[in-house]
Amino acid sequence: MRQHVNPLSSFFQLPLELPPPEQLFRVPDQPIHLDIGCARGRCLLGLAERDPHWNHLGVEIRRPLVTSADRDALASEHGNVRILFCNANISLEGWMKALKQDQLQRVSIQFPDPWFKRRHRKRRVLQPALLLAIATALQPGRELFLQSDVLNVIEPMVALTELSACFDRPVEDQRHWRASNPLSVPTERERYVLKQNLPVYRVLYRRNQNPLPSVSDLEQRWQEIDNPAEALTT
Ligand SMILES: C[S@@+](CC[C@H](N)C(=O)[O-])C[C@H]1O[C@@H](n2cnc3c(N)ncnc32)[C@H](O)[C@@H]1O
Repeated sequence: MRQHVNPLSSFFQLPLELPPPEQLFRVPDQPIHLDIGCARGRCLLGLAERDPHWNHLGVEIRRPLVTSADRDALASEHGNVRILFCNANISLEGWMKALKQDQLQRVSIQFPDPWFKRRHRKRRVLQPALLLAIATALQPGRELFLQSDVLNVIEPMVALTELSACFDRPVEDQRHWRASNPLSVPTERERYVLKQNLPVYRVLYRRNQNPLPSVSDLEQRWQEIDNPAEALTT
């Protein structure tokens, strides 16, 4: 099994300035789908072909994957997909802040790395600051899609998202776990898991109108939760 990259190591803590949409996409004003931790980017490359009226940005911390994924992205027919190297926890907030209002319309985090141990909590990709940066960039009604095959990974993500009170499940889909993927192209990990007949846990959220808590407030409440599965049932 591949080694995970430690996002807390000093190299990955250096902020990178990600290019604005004008430098990434042929038609920069189209709505953007951001996929965080996209690996080889096959899901985004497929979505870009199917949805030419969207722009698709993948970010990934493993540089060798980015090199080949972005080569394919640059060769894509519609000029509407790019894969960039960065630590999502360090370099995305500034990029999202600089976007035009309502330009970012969908964010996905799919099968993030399984950092199980509590002492590795800070290495997990969905941290309070990143969640709130996403919530700041998304207008009411816009989507956040989370999926994983590991309950111990998805439950803390769901617990954190619900603790923020910035997102609701769609009225028409209040199920705890969605049966299907709302995106029309599965990720590499998703294909692998489904082939083994293993379960996939999926949640679709929409940004609501609630004001954002402060990062420190959410951090503090998040630290107090020992068992995210319990937090979900209370
Ligand atoms: C298990 S893989 C899943 C890849 C893909 N989403 C899929 O479903 O096939 C998780 C990916 O997230 C990336 N990742 C983890 N932490 C990250 C971070 N802080 N910033 C960007 N990418 C990250 C990892 O390098 C890895 O490629």
